Amino acid sequence: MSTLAKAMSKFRLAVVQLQVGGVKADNLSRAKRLVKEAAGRGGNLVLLPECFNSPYGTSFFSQYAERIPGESTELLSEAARENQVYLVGGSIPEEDGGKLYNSCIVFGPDGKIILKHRKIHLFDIDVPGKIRFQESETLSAGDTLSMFETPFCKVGVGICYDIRFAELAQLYSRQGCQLLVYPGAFNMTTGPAHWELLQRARLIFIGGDHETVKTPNFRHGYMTFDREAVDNQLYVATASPARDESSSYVAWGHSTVVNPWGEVISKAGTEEEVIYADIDLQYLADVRQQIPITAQRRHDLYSVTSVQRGNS
Ligand SMILES: O=C(O)CCC(=O)C(=O)O
Repeated sequence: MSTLAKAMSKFRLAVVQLQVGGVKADNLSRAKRLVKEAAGRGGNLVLLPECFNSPYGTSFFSQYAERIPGESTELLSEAARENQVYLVGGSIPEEDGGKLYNSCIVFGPDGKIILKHRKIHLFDIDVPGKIRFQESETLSAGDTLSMFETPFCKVGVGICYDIRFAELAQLYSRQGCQLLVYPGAFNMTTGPAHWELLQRARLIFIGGDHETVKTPNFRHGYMTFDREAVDNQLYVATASPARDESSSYVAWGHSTVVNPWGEVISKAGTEEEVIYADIDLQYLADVRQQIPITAQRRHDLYSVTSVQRGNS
């Protein structure tokens, strides 16, 4: 392995557990300050939480929504450029064509937008006596999977509820992602029950094989993935807002990073803080070699397919 490749096989992920309040300007300036702090402590890739510029709730989305580019993405672009980091900008309510989306924008170290992921699974749940939330009352769902390349590894992006859908992580894995990032905002009911569990579960996806899988893409018909990559175990990171007991939606907090062995390697408490994790791609390769499920898959017995919609 060349020195450069070796150097690239490790990088530092910084997860910002931001205190999000009702004043957008405060959320933005706090986010900018913490991205700087994260970079100053060696973060190469920085992750912000879901809805980092706005309180989380259907009654807030239209009030805080922005077009892209807009105030929040301009600020994130600057923060990425000034600090020379890859910045996964949590998510913001986005307005486009009369519709609202929950969108995550990713910036390169030059400040340019390299990706926009619109949450593809809207958070519509009803747990009697505990929590009812219907994002679809105000938001529309995105229709694309979202991955981006860095000099370190390929990264797959989902937003919060997206983490519950194993198929998404599976497809990311098949496309060669070694890190999955989920800006999120679980709550006081589903947080303790499922937040860490889902994150740890996401890394045991069955990865590359030698078939072709087609997945719906409402904008472009559907995407065809060539499953060349032999990826299984992954690093998975989640970023939550800090807990605020006085807000209408109380976030669980506990932003977390899990390694490919299923161990939690970094975890926040409930307050605002930045947590760090050193991502070691050699370790990831070792785990994949030790438990070689990719090569052991029984293609003769099962395969994963997706429902096809749109044009072929
Ligand atoms: O899946 C959950 O329990 C929480 C999801 C959520 O809060 C969200 O999608 O914003």
